[in-house]
Amino acid sequence: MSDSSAPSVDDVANKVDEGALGAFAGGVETTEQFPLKVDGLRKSFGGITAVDGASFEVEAGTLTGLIGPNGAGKSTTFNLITGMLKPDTGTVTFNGEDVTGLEPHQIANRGMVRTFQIARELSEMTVLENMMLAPKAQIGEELWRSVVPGVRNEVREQEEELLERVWEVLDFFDIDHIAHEYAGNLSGGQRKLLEMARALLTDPDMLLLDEPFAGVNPTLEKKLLEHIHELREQGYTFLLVEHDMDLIMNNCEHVIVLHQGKVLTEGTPDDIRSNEDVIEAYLGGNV
Ligand SMILES: Nc1ncnc2c1ncn2[C@@H]1O[C@H](COP(=O)(O)OP(=O)(O)OP(=O)(O)O)[C@@H](O)[C@H]1O
Repeated sequence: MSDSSAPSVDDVANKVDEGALGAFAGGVETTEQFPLKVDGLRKSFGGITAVDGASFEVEAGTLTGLIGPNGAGKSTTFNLITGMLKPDTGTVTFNGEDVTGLEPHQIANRGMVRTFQIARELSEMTVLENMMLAPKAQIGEELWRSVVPGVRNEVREQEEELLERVWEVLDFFDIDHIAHEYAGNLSGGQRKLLEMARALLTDPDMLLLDEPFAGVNPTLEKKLLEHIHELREQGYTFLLVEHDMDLIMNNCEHVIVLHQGKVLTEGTPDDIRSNEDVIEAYLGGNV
């Protein structure tokens, strides 16, 4: 007897196609001027309020920086936006849809992904293997488990397409020559490129980068920045947390400053540089 709730061959093929295998560099489909809207986000851990009513919007096709002194709530905000943590109150809207409280893979499946450090177990796999696993990790296992024997051929076809796309992305990031290297043997900078390549493979509209330049040598940093700018020009939207202030000021067109879990101010790098409240927040926050 057939189960009417089971996904059909077409459902599976379409889902795989939408979620994991969209055309690389085929343009970004965002129609919203501000694809990410964060409204009144609040999160406490015991007696500590890490995020205290933060509200901001990120404009499509921009490289927006999220800065703030140590403990300002940047990482917690990232975790709330990407579903790693659930907010106590407040909402996260992505491309016009309320995504508050969704699981990370559900959010990734809607086009907003963050980079992840390569986990220890993945260090024992090659760059190529890491890439082949990326969509599965980002969009969720259930999609792949839902594949029934009747659609095996289509899955094989999809995997071939995925492999083709993997090589395209590896080539874009200039890491195709190390495809068969173990991820654990890569330099800090090469790992960062791989992390971004993995995120890009899911064909997102928006990427959230947490300290993408930490431990990266100046040559690779320059390369990584060039890739980010190139993708931004293609229409991708970036939200970036980075401690290196010069890097933020020289590369982001918009900067949001968090302080004590709230948005202290936002504006162009020039606005932020000359803002007295920002200077005071940083001096008081021992950065
Ligand atoms: N899981 C947790 N349990 C308890 N307190 C936490 C937790 N996560 C964050 N905090 C606290 O919340 C506050 C904000 O932390 P968060 O890491 O979000 O700030 P940050 O701006 O990313 O800081 P940094 O620049 O130092 O990385 C800090 O006081 C931190 O100690």
